Amino acid sequence: MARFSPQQSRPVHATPFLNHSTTPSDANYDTANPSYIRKYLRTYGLTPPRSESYETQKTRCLAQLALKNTEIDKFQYLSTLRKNNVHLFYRLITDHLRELTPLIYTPVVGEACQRWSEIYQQPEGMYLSWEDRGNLAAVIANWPQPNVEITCITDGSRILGLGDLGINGMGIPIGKLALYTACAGIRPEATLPLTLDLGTSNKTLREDPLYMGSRRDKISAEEEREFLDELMSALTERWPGIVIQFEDFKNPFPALERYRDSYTCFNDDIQGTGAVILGGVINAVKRSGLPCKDHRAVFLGAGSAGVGVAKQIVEFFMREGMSEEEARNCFYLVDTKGLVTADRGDKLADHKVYFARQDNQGQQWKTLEEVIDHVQPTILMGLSTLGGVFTPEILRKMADWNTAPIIFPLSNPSSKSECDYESAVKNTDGRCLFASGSPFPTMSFTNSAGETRTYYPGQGNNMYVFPGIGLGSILSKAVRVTDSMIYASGEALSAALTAEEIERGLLYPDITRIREVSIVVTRKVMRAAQADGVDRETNLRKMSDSDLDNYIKSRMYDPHTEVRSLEREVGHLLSSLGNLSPILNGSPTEEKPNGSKL
Ligand SMILES: NC(=O)C1=CN([C@@H]2O[C@H](COP(=O)(O)OP(=O)(O)OC[C@H]3O[C@@H](n4cnc5c(N)ncnc54)[C@H](O)[C@@H]3O)[C@@H](O)[C@H]2O)C=CC1
Ligand SMILES: CC(=O)C(=O)O
Ligand SMILES: [Mg+2]
Repeated sequence: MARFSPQQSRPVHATPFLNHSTTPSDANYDTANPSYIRKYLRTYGLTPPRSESYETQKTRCLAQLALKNTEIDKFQYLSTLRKNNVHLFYRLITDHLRELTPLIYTPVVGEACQRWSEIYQQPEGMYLSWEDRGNLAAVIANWPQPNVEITCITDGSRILGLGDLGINGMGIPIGKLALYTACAGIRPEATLPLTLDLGTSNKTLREDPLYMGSRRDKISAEEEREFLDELMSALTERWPGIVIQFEDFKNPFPALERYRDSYTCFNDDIQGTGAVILGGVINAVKRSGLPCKDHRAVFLGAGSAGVGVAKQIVEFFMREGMSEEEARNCFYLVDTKGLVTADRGDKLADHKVYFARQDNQGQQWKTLEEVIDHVQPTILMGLSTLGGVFTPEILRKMADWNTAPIIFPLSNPSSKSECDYESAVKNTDGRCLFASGSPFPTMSFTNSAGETRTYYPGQGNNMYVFPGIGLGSILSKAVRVTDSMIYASGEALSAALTAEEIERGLLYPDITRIREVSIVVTRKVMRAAQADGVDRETNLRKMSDSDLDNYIKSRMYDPHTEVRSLEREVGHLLSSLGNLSPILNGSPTEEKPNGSKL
């Protein structure tokens, strides 16, 4: 197979070891680089003369972003920024997580995926086709970054709640990995977005002249297994310690079962979602005032996320003293055919069998309304892809039955959310304990007692845990991702709330604190790996928690210190060569971080 290197089409970097870019981003052209760095990199003269402070760069970027009229324009702007100046991109994202995360992740990434083949501009990840089978290792060898630590793989067959988008799903691995970097400091060049082109069941896409994937129907489950077997082995052959995250597969259970004991892998939709909702539910149950045994949970959606979440909460209830049978009996899962029961008459998919009700005495409940009237739940979860299905009437019933109803419409993007925050607050008189998959704005509301206050929605999105699961697995060099590591991530998240956040009624930490929360999640994941004996970095076992936190922090990429560390790196190199003077002859137009001249 011909070897193709995307780098060949770009200016050659003077010093490959200083190439901190994620393919194919050009950090070497950062306008913050002082002139001696530019001279060293031989980029001097290729960017405008002034060496800028971050404040200046940020002002320009935010002004340019404000000029964009649509969310897709903003998404495109940020993608281009990441390509042109990866460190600046991450400086902006980490400083403006609340405002910018929705533009690079849910909800805007949903529209970007729907229109991927229309808005495509540049390579940002790897595409592997069914036709490449037998040669996957050779194609993977083309990835220009030598030290990949983590990959996020999708086959695009269930992108958020938007259905099968084929290779247009690439926005998801790119967006998720951007959050690994922004939220947990995994170096950008150590991430590999990977999209499998295994056909699509989406006829409209197959007939779209702009669609950039194969125009074949989806391959069979058996063919997919054959392909994934080769892929897993090719990935680990090139990068033996790689952490592999599966994302947005239509039926991800078989792959998880097949690979979980032999590779360092996890499924974000089953396990990451399970853990993040566990974190929110632990806090919501505490806040509800009811013991676990008195909760009844109706789940609309019995797919990967629904079952993944329900299983984590069963585990929580058991750790709180219930038997497995008692815990499982608190759950009522609903799919397209109604309440999942053992005698419903259809063949249940394997992953639903565990939750199939046996106590229905032949009776079946076909609709969500029927099920909730029957169960009168304390907890209502939406993982169904059905926007708006938690109607005002259903929400009012939840408020009638409960002092503090737990209502989590978790489907993404926002258009698929089972209800919005405003509706949940208004129809429960402000009493709901709420989290949604995509962000909603805070709101002011006056309840029936005449009290006006600000209400803060929670964002129950796996973005709160997958960065820490990934970083914890990388740093502990875990051979597997165990159930305890997953549970630990959710439990750590629940404990990460500050007193002030609890006071504000939050179920999840403020998103602006996500990097510090990721350190704690990472530590707990590493401790669980150590307890399970799956860590290969065994010298970390001896460290105290605070030393381990410091170690984790020291290993996290910080885009704000990148230019400084580059300066140090080049400074050391040049002083050891003894030829600093000609190169350190800086330009007179340099600007220090505070704006003063150098
Ligand atoms: N908040 C978060 O962090 C996450 C949210 N999700 C969201 O959860 C949703 C579901 O994801 P998966 O479980 O992976 O998908 P899935 O396709 O495995 O499951 C969807 C489930 O919804 C049910 N469903 C669909 N239409 C229905 C209808 N008309 N009536 C009743 N049930 C219906 C299906 O029967 C199935 O059980 C997606 O929108 C996804 O974006 C998924 C992962 C993480
Ligand atoms: C957040 C996520 O993983 C999903 O909606 O699929
Ligand atoms: Mg997902």
